[in-house]
Amino acid sequence: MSVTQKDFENAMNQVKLLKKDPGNEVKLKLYALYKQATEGPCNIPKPGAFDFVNKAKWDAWNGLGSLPKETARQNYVDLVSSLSGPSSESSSQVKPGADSKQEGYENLLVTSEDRITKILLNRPTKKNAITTQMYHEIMLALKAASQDDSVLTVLTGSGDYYCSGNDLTNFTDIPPGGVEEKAKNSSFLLRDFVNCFIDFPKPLVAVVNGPAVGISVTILGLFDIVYASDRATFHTPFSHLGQSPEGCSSYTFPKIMGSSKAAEMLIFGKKLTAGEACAQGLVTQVFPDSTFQKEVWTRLKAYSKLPPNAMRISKEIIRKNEKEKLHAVNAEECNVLLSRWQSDECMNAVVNFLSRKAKL
Ligand SMILES: CCCCCCCCCCC/C=C/C(=O)SCCNC(=O)CCNC(=O)[C@H](O)C(C)(C)COP(=O)(O)OP(=O)(O)OC[C@H]1O[C@@H](n2cnc3c(N)ncnc32)[C@H](O)[C@@H]1OP(=O)(O)O
Repeated sequence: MSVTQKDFENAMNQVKLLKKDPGNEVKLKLYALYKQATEGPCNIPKPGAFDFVNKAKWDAWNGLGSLPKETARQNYVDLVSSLSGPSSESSSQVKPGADSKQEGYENLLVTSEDRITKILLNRPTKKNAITTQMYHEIMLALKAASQDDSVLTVLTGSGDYYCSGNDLTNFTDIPPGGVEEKAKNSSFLLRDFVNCFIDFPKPLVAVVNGPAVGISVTILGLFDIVYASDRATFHTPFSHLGQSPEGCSSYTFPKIMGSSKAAEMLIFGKKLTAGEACAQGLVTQVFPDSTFQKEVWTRLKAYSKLPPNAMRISKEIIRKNEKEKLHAVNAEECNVLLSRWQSDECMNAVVNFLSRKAKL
C-alpha cells in the first residue's frame, strides 16, 4: 500500500524524536530520500571537494538517480519505522488504561489516571517555553490522547509558570536555506500544531497553574474548559515582539470577549489577571492558588465519570459549525506570521530578549 503525505509527515516528526543518534550514514540516507521525495532527482550543482558536508549530502541525493518521488517517500517512511524503537512508538501509541505513564517525551510528562490523560509541560527552568521539539511532542501526545481510553484530556504546566509561550531560541536555529526556509517550516509547524487543537475530539481542559504567555494563551480559545489559579496571568505581547496573533485568537478572542477587549490584549499586549480573564469569558473559573490543584482535580475526576460518548458527541455538536472557519483563520494567521517573522521588528525584539542577560 502506498504511503500518504500524512504518513510521510508523521515519519518526519518521528525522526526529530529519535532517542538515539542513528549515525551519519543513516542521516545521509534520510536526507537523500527526503530531498528525492520532495524535490525529485538532485537539481543542485556539485559542491567543491573541500565542502565535505555538502558534498556528502550531494553524493547521497545524486546517488538516488531518477528514483520516483513516491518510492523515495515509501523508502523514507520504511527507514524511519525501522529506526523507531519501542520508546518512540510509545509516544504515538498511548497505552490505554489507568495509572499509566507514557515514556518517550523529552519535555512532557504524559500520564493517564482516572480516565483523564494529563499532558504536563515539563520544562520549569525555562518557564515551560515551547521548543520546536515540544510542538511535535504536544501534537503526538494529543494524537495519542485522542485514541486512548481516557475521556478527558488536560494540559497543564510544571513549576511556577503555565507556559511562557514560544521558546524564543526557536529563532536562532537557522537552516542552510536561511530565515525564509525557517519561517516557512515554522509556519507549517504552527498550522499543524493549532489544527490538532481545533480537531481534538474529546473534552479538552487547560489547568492554568501560573502565568501564561503568547501561544499558550491564544489556544485557550480552542479549549472546552479553562481553570486558572489566582496566580495566573494572561499575556499576548505580539506587537512588542513584532508579531501578530495566532492560535485562531484573531477570531476566537473577539468572539469570546468583544472586539475592543480583544484588541487591548492582542494589539496592545494588555496583561490580564485571572479574575479579569474570567470576567472576559476566556477563563471558566478561578481558584485560590492554595487549593487550586485539589479543587480542580476533584472536579475533573467527577466529570470524568460522565458517559464518554455523550461528552464527545456534545463537544462535536458544539464545535462542528466552527471548524471550517477555524481552519481558515489558522491558515491565514500562519501566513501573516510567515512575513512577520522575517521583519526587522520581530528580529530586533528577539535579539533584545536573547541578549538581555548579557546587558545586565
Ligand atoms: C524565523 C522564524 C522562526 C519562527 C519560530 C516560531 C515557531 C512558532 C511560533 C508560534 C507563535 C508563538 C508566539 C508566542 O508565543 S509569543 C510569546 C513568546 N514569549 C515571550 O515573549 C516570553 C519571553 N520570556 C519572558 O518575557 C520572561 O522570561 C518571563 C516573563 C516569561 C519570565 O521572566 P522571569 O524574570 O520570571 O524569568 P526569566 O526571564 O529569568 O526566565 C527563566 C529562564 O527561562 C527562559 N525563558 C523564559 N521564557 C522563555 C521563552 N519564551 N523563550 C526562551 N527562553 C525563555 C529565560 O531565558 C531564562 O533562561 P536562563 O535562566 O537560561 O537565562
